[in-house]
Parts: sequence; C-alpha cells; structure tokens
Amino acid sequence: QVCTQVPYRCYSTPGVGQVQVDMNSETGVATVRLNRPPVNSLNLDVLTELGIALEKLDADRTCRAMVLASAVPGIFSAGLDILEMYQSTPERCVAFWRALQDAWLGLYGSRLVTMAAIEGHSPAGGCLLAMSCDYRVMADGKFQIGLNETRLGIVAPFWFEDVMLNTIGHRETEKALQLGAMYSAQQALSIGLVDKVVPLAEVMPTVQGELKNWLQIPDAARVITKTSMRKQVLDRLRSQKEKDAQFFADFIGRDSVQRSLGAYIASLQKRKS
Ligand SMILES: CCCCCCCC/C=C/C=C/CC(=O)SCCNC(=O)CCNC(=O)[C@H](O)C(C)(C)COP(=O)(O)OP(=O)(O)OC[C@H]1O[C@@H](n2cnc3c(N)ncnc32)[C@H](O)[C@@H]1OP(=O)(O)O
Repeated sequence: QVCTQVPYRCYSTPGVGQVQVDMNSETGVATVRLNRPPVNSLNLDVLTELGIALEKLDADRTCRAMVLASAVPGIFSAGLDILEMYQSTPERCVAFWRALQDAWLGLYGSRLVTMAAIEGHSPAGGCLLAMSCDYRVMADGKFQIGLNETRLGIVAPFWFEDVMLNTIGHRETEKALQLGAMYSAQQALSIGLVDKVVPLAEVMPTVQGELKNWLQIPDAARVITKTSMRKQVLDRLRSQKEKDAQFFADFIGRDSVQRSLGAYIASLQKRKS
C-alpha cells in the first residue's frame, strides 16, 4: 500500500491519478507510477499530468531522485495513445504533441537522478521514457522494448532518434529505427538499451540498490555533468518546439499515415480475437 504513513507524501490521489507520485522525504526518492490501464498508453491527460509531476519534483528541494515505474502489471507503457493520432483534429494533435514535448523536456532535463523500473512491455513512447532516465532496470522474460514506429507506418521524431543515439550509438540506432525493432530484455541488455536485467520481483530492489550508488555523488557535480551531456539534444528541440508540433500534426494528418494507423489499430484488435 502506498502513501499511508510518514514519511511518504502523495502528489496525487491514490487510485484516482493516472500518474501517481509517492515522495519519501526521508530518502529524498520519489516514485512516479503510470496508472492508465490497460496499457498505460500516453494520452493528452497523462502526458500533462506527467509533465506537471516532473516539474513539481524538480522544484522540491527535498527530492534528489525519481523512479519511473508502472502501477499496471505487465506493462511499463504502450507508448503514445494511438487514438490521439487517429482521426483526430489538427488542434488536438498540436496540444497532444506539446504535452509530450514538455513531459520529455522535464524528464530528460531533470536535475534528479532518474531510474526506470521496467516491469513490463515498453514500446515506442514507453521506450523513449525509459531511455530518457539515467539508468534502466528491466524484468527478464517475455517483455519487449524498442522504438517500433516504422511498423506503424510512422517515423520516430528527431528527438526520439537523438535520445536513442545517445543511448546505444549510431549503428544500433540505425538498425533499430529502420526495422522498428523490438528487443527482449536480454537483447536490450546486449546493445546497451537497458543497464540491468533481473527477475521481475527484483526490479524494484535492484533500482533501490543502484540508487544508493548514484546518491553518493554530490548533486551539484552530477547535475552539471548530466546537463553538459544532454544540453545539445534538449536545445535542439527547445529551439523548434512549435515547428515540431506543427510538423507532427501535418504528418499525422496525411491520408497515407491515417490508413497505416487504422490498419495497425485493426491488427491490435485482431490479435485478441
Ligand atoms: C519525416 C519525419 C516525420 C516525423 C513526424 C512525427 C511522426 C509521428 C510520431 C509518432 C510517434 C509515436 C510513438 C508511439 O508511441 S506510437 C505507439 C506505439 N505503440 C505500440 O505499437 C504498442 C501497441 N500495443 C501492443 O503492442 C500491446 O498492446 C502491448 C503493449 C504489447 C500489450 O499487449 P497486451 O497486454 O496483450 O494488451 P492488448 O494488446 O490486448 O491491448 C489492450 C488494449 O489496449 C489497446 N492499446 C494497446 N496499445 C495501445 C496504444 N499505444 N494506444 C492506444 N491503445 C492501445 C489495444 O488495442 C487494446 O484495446 P481493446 O481492449 O479496445 O482491444
């Protein structure tokens, strides 16, 4: 049970918020759990909530680290909500994309130590969130992670690509993005997409153990180093946010892209029958 006793502080109402934040003020570690069953797909509301939660944690001087996780068993996040991109309006698409940009800028640019506890599938936008953390621990077994956009007939935006480049290097990114590759945890470990693979029950304890190492480093020195490593990629988006949002809305509105998304949604539904 979360948030029931001191020193925990909740930023969201348990069982209500789609982004649940439990702040342990004794350790300075916040746990942020995505909570949008069935698959934590990221719609406008969730992305807005996530962006606000990240902003609040960054401003909270008692907070030194954040664990990004899921409240939904078997899923980290299924990525962007495809229904936000299918038969939507240009205005909604722009608002949706701005919320994604802001949440990502908050996460990738966070001063906190950020760790992803990947206890389930993590395609596309889910993989972006995980890659944007400082460290990733993934559950072994049937779960998959990767940027699969091309399989939907869409293209990973330049900043998704930049984050992947910074994580696994040019050659692996080129293959991963063209093929829309999805990796098992062991495959992801072998290319450096995740840092550690452990049995499901050990993901959280492993994250907590790793956090101890990171929190031994003085914050100021670590933050200056992190900022220096990530600034170029962050600035590339910051300098063209509106152009990027407009480009997304135009691209997603194309007939050919809408046909591909429609076919992909149908294939997801067909898998179940
Ligand atoms: C030239 C440069 C141009 C650049 C311009 C920009 C281009 C645009 C960029 C867009 C970038 C997008 C990034 C994304 O994140 S796209 C989303 C990609 N996500 C996926 O492909 C995941 C699809 N889902 C799955 O593979 C599975 O659902 C899985 C996550 C493995 C979980 O499987 P399972 O547990 O078996 O659950 P179900 O498949 O039964 O799903 C349950 C219901 O949820 C619906 N669902 C699943 N994923 C999504 C999603 N991402 N969005 C919305 N809805 C989703 C699924 O259809 C089921 O619905 P229902 O119960 O009604 O049938």
